[in-house]
Amino acid sequence: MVGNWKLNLDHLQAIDLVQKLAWTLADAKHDYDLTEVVVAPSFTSLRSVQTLVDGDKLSIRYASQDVSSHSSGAYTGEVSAEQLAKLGVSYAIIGHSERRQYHGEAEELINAKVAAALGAGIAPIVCVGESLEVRHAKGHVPLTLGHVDGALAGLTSEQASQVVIAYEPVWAIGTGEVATPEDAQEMAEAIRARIAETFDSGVANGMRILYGGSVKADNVAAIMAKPDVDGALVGGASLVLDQFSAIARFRQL
Ligand SMILES: O=C[C@H](O)COP(=O)(O)O
Repeated sequence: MVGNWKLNLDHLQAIDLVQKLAWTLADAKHDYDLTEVVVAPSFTSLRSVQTLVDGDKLSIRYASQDVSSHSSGAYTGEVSAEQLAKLGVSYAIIGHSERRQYHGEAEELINAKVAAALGAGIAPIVCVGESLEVRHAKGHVPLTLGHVDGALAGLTSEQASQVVIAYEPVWAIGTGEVATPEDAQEMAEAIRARIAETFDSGVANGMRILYGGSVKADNVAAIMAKPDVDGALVGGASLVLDQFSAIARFRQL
């Protein structure tokens, strides 16, 4: 279960939320081996979150919301995978629809970011999914699979087995519109089949495929009941302690 905080919370608010999340999950005797819990704060909060997680030996993991495709050099404003790995970052969200929409990110760059993350030992969480227009035109399957092909181009099976894919239909992000569990299953199944075709069934079966788009405590269990959906990438609800801790404990809901 990944909480993408997007552009919210300063570093003090970030450590407050992680601390409270850890306490709440400890009270509930959360089994982190069964359900991994990841938060993705702003870059400015990662060092503070690292200090808290290390100091208190928390099992919560943390992700960056983006990563540079470059390792070092004259790239003002960029943050490299190596710098993130030094901060104990486990995952990097790559190719989120908001980066595609507002920063013009497309397949070639996304593919380079995936390679950069893997090179530093960070697991990419690759976001794929269609707009409402594409969904209405029934082009969602080829478009989403095109995102998958583009992001994973040139990877070995071993590298691909480190990747997490998040299916996020753009029309369901922050809108309150949730794709039905059947919509999520349809795409997760299609993504897994494409991975089996491109790599092999071992990679496909082991791959974690998340659904994202208006996931809340009251709809997470139905989505997670689908066989090909392994987790959720949660935006708005991940900023609300009661919501995200309940989502992490979806098995008990
Ligand atoms: O990364 C998270 C997604 O964009 C979903 O956001 P949301 O849960 O606010 O719809």
